[in-house]
Amino acid sequence: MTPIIISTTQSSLICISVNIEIIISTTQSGLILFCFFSRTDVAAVTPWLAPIVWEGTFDPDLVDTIYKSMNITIATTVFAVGKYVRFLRDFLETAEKHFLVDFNVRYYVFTDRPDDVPSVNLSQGRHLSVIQVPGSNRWQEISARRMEIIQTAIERQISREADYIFCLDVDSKFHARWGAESLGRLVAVIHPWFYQATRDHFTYERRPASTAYIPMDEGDYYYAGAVFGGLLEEVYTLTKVCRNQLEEDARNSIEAAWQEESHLNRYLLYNKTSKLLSPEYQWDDKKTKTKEVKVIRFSSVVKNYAEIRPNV
Ligand SMILES: CC(=O)N[C@H]1[C@@H](OP(=O)(O)OP(=O)(O)OC[C@H]2O[C@@H](n3ccc(=O)[nH]c3=O)[C@H](O)[C@@H]2O)O[C@H](CO)[C@H](O)[C@@H]1O
Ligand SMILES: [Mn+2]
Repeated sequence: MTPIIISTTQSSLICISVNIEIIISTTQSGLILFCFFSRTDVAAVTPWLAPIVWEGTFDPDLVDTIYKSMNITIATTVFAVGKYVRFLRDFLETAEKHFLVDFNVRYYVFTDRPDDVPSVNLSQGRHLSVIQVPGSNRWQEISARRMEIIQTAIERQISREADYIFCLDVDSKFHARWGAESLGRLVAVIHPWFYQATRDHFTYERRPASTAYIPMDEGDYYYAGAVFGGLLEEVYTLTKVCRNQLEEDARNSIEAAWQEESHLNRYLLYNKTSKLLSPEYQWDDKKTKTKEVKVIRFSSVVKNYAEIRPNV
């Protein structure tokens, strides 16, 4: 919520806003009202003091202004392999309306069907590259190989073209502002189906034979594989480690419960995020909105798995 500044003078600044804590203090020169953005119904910080981004915990204009002055470019990877090309148009068109508007954004579309990539009008400062990747007859492999492909693309191209990166699922749409409040050194999103669950319900990989293994008494949050990001060098290391672990598991004929999502969860257990995005940034259209979620910014569309995936 943006405070409304109703009067400013040299010595006083008065802010009025509804539903925020207002702490009043006096100075020699007059009355100053300080506005604190706060939420008491959700945790807005992790135990290691990383912010958890919820509506009402930041000033959208201020945070955008700070990052705009840095003239940064944000890479955004999205995979559309096989029939998933059908999601690209909505993904890109809604991103143009809501995703890091007025920032330099470079989309990298990875697909086996480059001819089917829709042409979407992009605003100034925004570019799209298509990178051809092989198809597969297993969705698990398409999803998991993203780590390797992103790592390679960062090495070959993206590291020269951007400062930050987000790696997103394509079967999704943007519905509301996703701004610079999402940027940080290492960023992940809390899975919408698990943000109210206790650790024993998290669907981490529980078999010690997998390199994604997390013991029952460890783990902070259950992170969704559909959104992660951060500085290029941080995400490069993340994808490299996850790729190596996926390949080691494959050599040992084991596939983690939720493929790269399991490896992401393991990586983030030992390499803590600097910022966490609330489920506002990864909702699921199958899930009824809960009262904590004041705004849905990005969500997975409902899809027919049997029809859309190469295997079930
Ligand atoms: C509810 C559920 O089941 N969630 C799991 C499922 O998410 P999802 O159902 O979100 O997986 P998904 O089918 O969206 O696949 C992930 C992404 O891989 C790409 N893709 C996938 C298949 C394909 O044929 N073509 C293609 O391009 C595409 O960018 C897609 O968005 O699978 C993921 C795979 O690790 C995670 O484990 C999720 O937790
Ligand atoms: Mn998805």
